[in-house]
Amino acid sequence: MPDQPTPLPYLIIDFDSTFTQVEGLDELADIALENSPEREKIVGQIRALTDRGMSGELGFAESLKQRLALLPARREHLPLLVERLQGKVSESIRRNRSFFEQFPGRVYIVSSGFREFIEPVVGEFGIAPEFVLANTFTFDKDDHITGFDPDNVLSRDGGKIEQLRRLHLTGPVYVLGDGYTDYQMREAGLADRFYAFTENVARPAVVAQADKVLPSFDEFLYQNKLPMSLSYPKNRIKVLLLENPDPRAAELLRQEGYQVELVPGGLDEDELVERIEGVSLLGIRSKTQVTARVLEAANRLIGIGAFCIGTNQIDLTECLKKGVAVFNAPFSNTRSVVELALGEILLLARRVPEKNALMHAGKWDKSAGGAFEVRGKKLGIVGYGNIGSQLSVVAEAIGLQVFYFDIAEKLQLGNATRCRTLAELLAQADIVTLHVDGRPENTNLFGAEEFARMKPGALFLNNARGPVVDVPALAAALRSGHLDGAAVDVFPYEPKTNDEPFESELRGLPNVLLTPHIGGSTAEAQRNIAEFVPERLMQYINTGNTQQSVNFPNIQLPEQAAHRLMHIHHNVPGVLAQINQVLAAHSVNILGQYLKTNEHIGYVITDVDKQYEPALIEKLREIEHTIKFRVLY
Ligand SMILES: NC(=O)C1=CN([C@@H]2O[C@H](COP(=O)(O)OP(=O)(O)OC[C@H]3O[C@@H](n4cnc5c(N)ncnc54)[C@H](O)[C@@H]3O)[C@@H](O)[C@H]2O)C=CC1
Ligand SMILES: O=C(O)C(=O)COP(=O)(O)O
Repeated sequence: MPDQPTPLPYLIIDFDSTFTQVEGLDELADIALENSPEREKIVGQIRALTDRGMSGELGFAESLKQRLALLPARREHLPLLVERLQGKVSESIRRNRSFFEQFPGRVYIVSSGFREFIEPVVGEFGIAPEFVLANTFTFDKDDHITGFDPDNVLSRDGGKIEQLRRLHLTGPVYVLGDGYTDYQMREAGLADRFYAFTENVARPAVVAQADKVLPSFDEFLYQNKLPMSLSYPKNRIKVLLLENPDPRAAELLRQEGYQVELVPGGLDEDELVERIEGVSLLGIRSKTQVTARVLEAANRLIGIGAFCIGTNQIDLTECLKKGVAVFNAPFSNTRSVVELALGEILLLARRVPEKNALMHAGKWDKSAGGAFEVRGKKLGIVGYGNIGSQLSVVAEAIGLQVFYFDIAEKLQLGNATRCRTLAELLAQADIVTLHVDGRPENTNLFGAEEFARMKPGALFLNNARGPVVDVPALAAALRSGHLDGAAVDVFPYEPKTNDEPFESELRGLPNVLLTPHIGGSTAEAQRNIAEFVPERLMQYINTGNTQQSVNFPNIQLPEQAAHRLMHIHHNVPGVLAQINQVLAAHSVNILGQYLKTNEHIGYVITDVDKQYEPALIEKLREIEHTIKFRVLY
């Protein structure tokens, strides 16, 4: 929480595209021309004039005159405009409404827009009419807007400068705005600082002149240690997204206000160590290895999003010890893998990979040799989790008899038969497909011995994880003719980018379908993942909710009542007691408390009354065994 508020300087805030997300006159034109066939054309012309005026390209008075000349607006349109603008107040201004209410008399709206629509919008934030300095419309006897009051200083070039001068403010003055005319008040020496407000629009010519750039009003409040509605400005949260998740992921995270950086392809350990400093959220897919060394360098990391199912590439225990919550998308690409596996089974059974290669080489090899229907054949599924069990249902629908083996007790679906051992499954299956996870114990789960146990002429599929299969042993089983074909999507080593060549003993073998780890790479799956994972990460940041985290104790929290203190600590006895002692010593009223632990960490969430001394936070941070501590309000 910020320390005691410093005395607030005078704030001169622009209205159009700063206080609100839009330009008032553009919106008025849109309303006034609602039923006109010329609407798009005229609104476009007005917008272009606004832009030219704002960037300093066209004199302000000229831009205003030309815009009003194009505008067929009437008095009756103004209430509609006000209603529209009230719904378009900038997000960060809206959420900090109580700040404006707290400091009446310190905030001026100085705008070349019009009092008729500004006053009612800012009035809702406790800004009184005498603190609104803006133009006024002129009307004819039929209530058409005819122009602006030329005696108003704000209608002239340099109007804001003159207006500010006339205010005779004593003490520091800060200007916040998106336009060149806002900067000019600073240039004229009337303001101490100019903050370019870029939440809605960033004009390079204006940004270049700024003392500071504000992606949000939260950032202004944070920098100046003023009371704010968020515990931390979202624009300070840096997100690093690797391996090309669907663009929707970056879009959602940016919409939330985070700074998002994209790195196509993966990064190796050294590269990631270099890039991870200052990053709060890391997004990866199956390739990026998040090792203890990477986590050591991750000085601000709060959460990791695996934009896939598997999380074996992440050192989950080390993440816990560092208080980093990991989330994945456990079901978003399940169906895609199932469909790929089914297609592969059908194609291998008909020797399509081999026939296809021959055709491309100009050879016509029509024969039924080695081709069979899958109806009535035995499919052995190793790993009956989300993918294995869904494949079971779909495979039965086309007449396969399903057998499965899983080390965990699993609900048997449809007519599937459970095998007690892997050997039992291997002895009878015509097709064996792997859907186990990539835990270290599964490395080389399939080697020479397992292939030898498979029926002669059987087919083999690996769409799970590369290291689960001893590839030279598989290649040998295929070369010897013991296996009739294989489909492999995952490899112990996978190229880092599409530019790196692919090496494998499996290359060139007949009836072997090789795919570049695309089991989950469909438009549907990638889009689902790109919505699911950011949602989990944002919920964790905004509420502390760890539901569906793969490493943190799962806590589904009720809606936050007041301030929420989130304490992550090593799981040793007595930490909760210490937290409560500190709270009691500061006479803090606890509204709710939630604790969950696992082998390594304890996660305590305490909702407290808003009344507490800032020193309390320091005391909570200092508790021994604390890993991370955050406050939400
Ligand atoms: N090729 C691709 O693009 C994709 C690959 N995958 C991989 O598929 C794997 C499976 O995914 P889900 O079904 O969603 O995971 P899941 O966690 O729901 O299922 C894995 C199942 O394997 C079982 N298992 C683990 N080790 C075993 C062993 N040695 N023997 C028998 N059973 C064992 C587990 O008990 C669990 O039931 C993922 O871990 C991931 O590595 C997932 C999505 C896409
Ligand atoms: O979801 C998984 O576990 C996968 O293997 C898919 O990985 P990818 O997102 O394609 O790198």
